[in-house]
Amino acid sequence: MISARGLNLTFRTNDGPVHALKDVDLDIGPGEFVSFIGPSGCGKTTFLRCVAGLETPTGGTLQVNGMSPDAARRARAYGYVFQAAGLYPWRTIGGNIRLPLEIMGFPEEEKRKRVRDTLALVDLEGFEKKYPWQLSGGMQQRASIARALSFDAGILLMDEPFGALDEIVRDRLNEELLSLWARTGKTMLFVTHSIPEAVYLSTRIVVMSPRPGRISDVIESPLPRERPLDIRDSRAFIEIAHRVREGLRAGMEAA
Ligand SMILES: Nc1ncnc2c1ncn2[C@@H]1O[C@H](COP(=O)(O)OP(=O)(O)OP(=O)(O)O)[C@@H](O)[C@H]1O
Repeated sequence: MISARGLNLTFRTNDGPVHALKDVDLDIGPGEFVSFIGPSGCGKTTFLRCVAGLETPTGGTLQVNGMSPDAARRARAYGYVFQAAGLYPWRTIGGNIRLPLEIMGFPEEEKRKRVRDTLALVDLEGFEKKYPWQLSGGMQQRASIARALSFDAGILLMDEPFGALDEIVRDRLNEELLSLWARTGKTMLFVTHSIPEAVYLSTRIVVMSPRPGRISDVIESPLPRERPLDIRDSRAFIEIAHRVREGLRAGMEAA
């Protein structure tokens, strides 16, 4: 579904070139849940933005659904959840979630149903008519997830969507995201700074090293797809978390 070969991206800045991605090779199959973890500035967001066709790599090749990222973007192959919620302040929460559906021309009844369903999914029933400023930061972020889910793209790109939420809400959303993924079979690319979150959610964890961002380890999760939260106490979980931590440390030392 996503295939990167020798991907490089160097930004030209006034202070000289910034080598954000270096020789990234990665294949992601349909229905995988892949997390990206690494120190700040290692290129996780840049990789997601390349997949989304929002940045142009300076070397290598990248295919999304067998197309160029730009063609995939125009075909609305993905929903994107940013670090900041990015809701339009002049639209209600429901209006924000409706926006992509309006642009894509969904029938009225379908729009209403999808807004209702996605609001329920992120536990924001009853907030449809509120404005973003009337919601907490965490609730705004949940609304932005609902917006990305509403049009049912096959790929969901999530850039630290739960980073700003308190731990209890985050646990709940992690569980809901897994259940959503199990039900829909979407392909998930998920950036996080949290080792437990990466291990809990992923079928595969991509560990990245500091700039220039390279892949330093790719860990296949042996955990079953059905994951109650207390799986985090299991030996298998702790072992994977340990390997991620080691990968992060090795990357830092090599840099
Ligand atoms: N448009 C740009 N112009 C110049 N440099 C950029 C641009 N976008 C990103 N960078 C630089 O590229 C590097 C990678 O940035 P990126 O945001 O991908 O890192 P990240 O791993 O997502 O970081 P974080 O975990 O802090 O979100 C950083 O050094 C950043 O400053």
